[in-house]
Amino acid sequence: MTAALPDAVVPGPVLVIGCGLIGTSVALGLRDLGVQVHLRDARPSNVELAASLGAGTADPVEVPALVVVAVPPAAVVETARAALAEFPSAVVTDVASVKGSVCEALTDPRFVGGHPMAGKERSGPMAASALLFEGRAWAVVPADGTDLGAIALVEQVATALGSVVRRMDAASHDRAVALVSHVPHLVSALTAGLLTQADGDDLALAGQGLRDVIRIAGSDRGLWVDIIGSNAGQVGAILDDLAVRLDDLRSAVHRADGSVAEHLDRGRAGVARVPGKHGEQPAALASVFVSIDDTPGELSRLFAAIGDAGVNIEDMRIDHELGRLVGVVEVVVQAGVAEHLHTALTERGWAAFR
Ligand SMILES: NC(=O)C1=CN([C@@H]2O[C@H](COP(=O)(O)OP(=O)(O)OC[C@H]3O[C@@H](n4cnc5c(N)ncnc54)[C@H](O)[C@@H]3O)[C@@H](O)[C@H]2O)C=CC1
Ligand SMILES: O=C(O)C(=O)Cc1ccc(O)cc1
Repeated sequence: MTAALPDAVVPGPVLVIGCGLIGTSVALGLRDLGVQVHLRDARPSNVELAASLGAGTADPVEVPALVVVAVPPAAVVETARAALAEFPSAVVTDVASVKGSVCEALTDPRFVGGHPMAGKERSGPMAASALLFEGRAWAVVPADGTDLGAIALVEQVATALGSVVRRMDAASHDRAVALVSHVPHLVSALTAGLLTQADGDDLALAGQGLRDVIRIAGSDRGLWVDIIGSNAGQVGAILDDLAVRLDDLRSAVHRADGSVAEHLDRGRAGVARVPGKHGEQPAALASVFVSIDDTPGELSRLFAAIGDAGVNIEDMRIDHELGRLVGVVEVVVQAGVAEHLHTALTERGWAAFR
């Protein structure tokens, strides 16, 4: 039996083509909003998996209001073009990480380029989540001749999925994502690549800082070869700049005269410029660290204690100590309540420290 869905806040039916991480996440989010969703994928097993997760139906759709093309970047133009022809009244949008080549090739007024700035280092429907887009930017990239109703529908869907819409042109988008996504990805991969030379014992010292830097390096190789290849001009220009800075940093380290501080200061200034969720300036946050036994139920006890203390968790990370059944939970909270949380947890018997 299918659970009753709430009244839809966006018109359907919606056809999602490409039931991987992003397509299935869009589908799950739309289903939660009561939208009728149909699924299609070159791999029937991915449609089956997505449907079994509750993302929609594999049944064919006759007249979709919207088609969301969520296939790898290299397949977007062909897939969107075919969808525009097959469904002559539908708005068609995509989610590809690079927009220049896509928007140049697809000049139909019913096509609106899109790119949710949310994802994971895992691919496929099993990694999908209805909440993936919550609080994330969603770039909407119309062209001069794009139908205004089509733009409004795509922005309505992105907003309904919890995203904050950023309307921009394709060139600005590709320049921006080269800086905030594509080059950081390559730097993460380079850093992670260094670890292949490491002695196993050295890696036993790895902590959360390393994991933060290398997480995205675990992403799908094929997808990223595609993304970097599609945005090679913008990515290459930033790498040229980075190469000069790396050379300068290298000299500073060899001189050991303290001038490495200039690079560290510039890094701190860059961190401070990144907005928080919903595009606000970053709130002043602080961490409280709590040592926990790595046993079932321990985390939920900790969350309950934080709730009892009346504190909202902004973010959290768990750092397991290798070879020991304990872990350290970093609880990130508004700076103004960190001391209160520290005291409250200590009073309740937790090993908390700042
Ligand atoms: N992975 C991420 O974190 C993000 C990815 N994107 C973009 O989303 C799109 C999809 O990426 P993911 O969901 O991560 O990939 P994925 O590998 O999880 O899913 C892609 C799906 O498309 C299917 N597919 C491939 N070629 C097809 C074709 N010609 N027709 C129909 N289905 C086809 C595959 O079978 C697979 O199910 C890409 O364009 C990517 O640039 C956007 C934001 C974040
Ligand atoms: O995993 C993460 O944190 C990401 O930032 C994922 C991501 C990958 C590709 C995109 O085009 C947008 C976002």
